[in-house]
Formats: sequence, structure tokens, C-alpha cells
Amino acid sequence: MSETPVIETFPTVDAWAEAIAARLAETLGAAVRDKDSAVFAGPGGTTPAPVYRRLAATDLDWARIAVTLVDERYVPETSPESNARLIRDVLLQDKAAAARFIPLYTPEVTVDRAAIVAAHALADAGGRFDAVLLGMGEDGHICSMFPDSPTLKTLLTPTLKPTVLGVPHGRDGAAPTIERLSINLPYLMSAGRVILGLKGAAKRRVFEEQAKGDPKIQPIAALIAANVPLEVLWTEEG
Ligand SMILES: O=C1O[C@H](COP(=O)(O)O)[C@@H](O)[C@H](O)[C@H]1O
Repeated sequence: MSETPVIETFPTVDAWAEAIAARLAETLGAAVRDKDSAVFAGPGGTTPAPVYRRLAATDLDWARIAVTLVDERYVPETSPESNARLIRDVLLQDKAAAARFIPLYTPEVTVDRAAIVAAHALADAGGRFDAVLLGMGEDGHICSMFPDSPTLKTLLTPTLKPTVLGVPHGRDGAAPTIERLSINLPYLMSAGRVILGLKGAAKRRVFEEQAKGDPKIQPIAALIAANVPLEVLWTEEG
């Protein structure tokens, strides 16, 4: 029986970001010591910047760490919508400038072709993440797994191998409005550590509701049902 993870509460964004960065650094450092390399995957969006800033300033053997994204919009890095742009501007700075970045976006003919290229690049880097940071939208999407969307079934199939999939526009104006690339559930099931960082009262409510929802149409419920070892860290400060 899968259990809803406990939500750990932090009084400020600073304390929340510090705790997340420390946990990610601990796991990445241990992976480098054990096997000489590590892979970190993180989100885009408005939430992770304070965590990325702290992580970038952390003493790790960054030259042995590969950094990638859990999802991406099908846009080049010159676009303000690019998640890679956030990673380059905020995480791959300071000490973390020595890390190797594996983008999900490449300028292929279609988003599905770009997903195949990204899937190969991640497979070449080991096909498994040591540490993952996730964000969640107020509609309950994580990575580019949107509740009740057409590609959700494939993204959430636990028996597939870890891979990257193309995510088309939602129909009739539904999210996502830009084509996307997303890792699938098996990447989260096989990860060494998975932290979900939430800010604000609205996201806590959404998480609590969706955690009890239908794992066929709600990604949060699907992660819990698949026993993804989720650590949920929340601060009310938005
Ligand atoms: O579209 C996205 O949104 C989510 C959540 O973003 P936030 O702005 O509410 O933090 C993010 O986790 C994901 O990587 C991004 O592509």
C-alpha cells in the first residue's frame, strides 16, 4: 500500500532552499565518491532559482556531475520560455560552472525526434538520475505530465524503460500551449533521491488533493502509487 508522503514545512524560502540544496548536494557528493560520477535532473519554472543558486555555490566535484532537466519546452535557449536557459543562468554558475549540461531540446524536425535524441543522450549518461528536484504547477503538473492530458498514459506507464517523450499541445487551448519534452515516470522510479519543492498555500492544497486522486489522470497520485521515494518540502512564503 503506497502512502502519501509527509509534507515537511519550512518557515522561509531561505530555510526551504537551504534544506533542499543541502540534501541534493549530499546525494550528489555521495554518488561521485561511490562511482566517480553523478547525474542531477531539475525543473524549470519560477520555483527552483533559490535552490539552484545555493547548489551552484556548493563545493562538489562538479566536473564529474552531469546536469539535465526533468522537462523542457520545445524552444531554443534564446527563448524566455526555455528551462535550459534558467539552468545555464542560475545553476551552471560559480562552482557548478564545471558541470556538463545535457539539454533536452535540440533543433530537430519534430518534438518527437528531439525526444529520441534527448533519450539517447541521457542513456549515454547512465540512464538513471542520482538526484532529482521536481516542481509542481498549480494545475498539478510535474515534469511535463499534465493532469488528464493525452500523453499522460504513456508518460506514466511504469513498465517502460526510463526515457524522454515528446508532449504535444493540449487540445482546445488546454495546457501545454507549447510542445514539450518530458522524462517519464520510470526515470523517477529509478532515481536515487527525488525531492518535490513546493511554495505557497495554493500548491500545498493542490498537492494534498491530487495525492488522493486517480493515478491514471493525476501525476502526483501516479508517483505515489508507483512508490517514487518523494520527499516533499514546502514553505508558505511564495
Ligand atoms: O512548466 C513548468 O512548470 C513547472 C512548475 O513551475 P512553477 O513556475 O510553478 O515553479 C515546472 O516544475 C516545470 O519544470 C516547468 O516546465
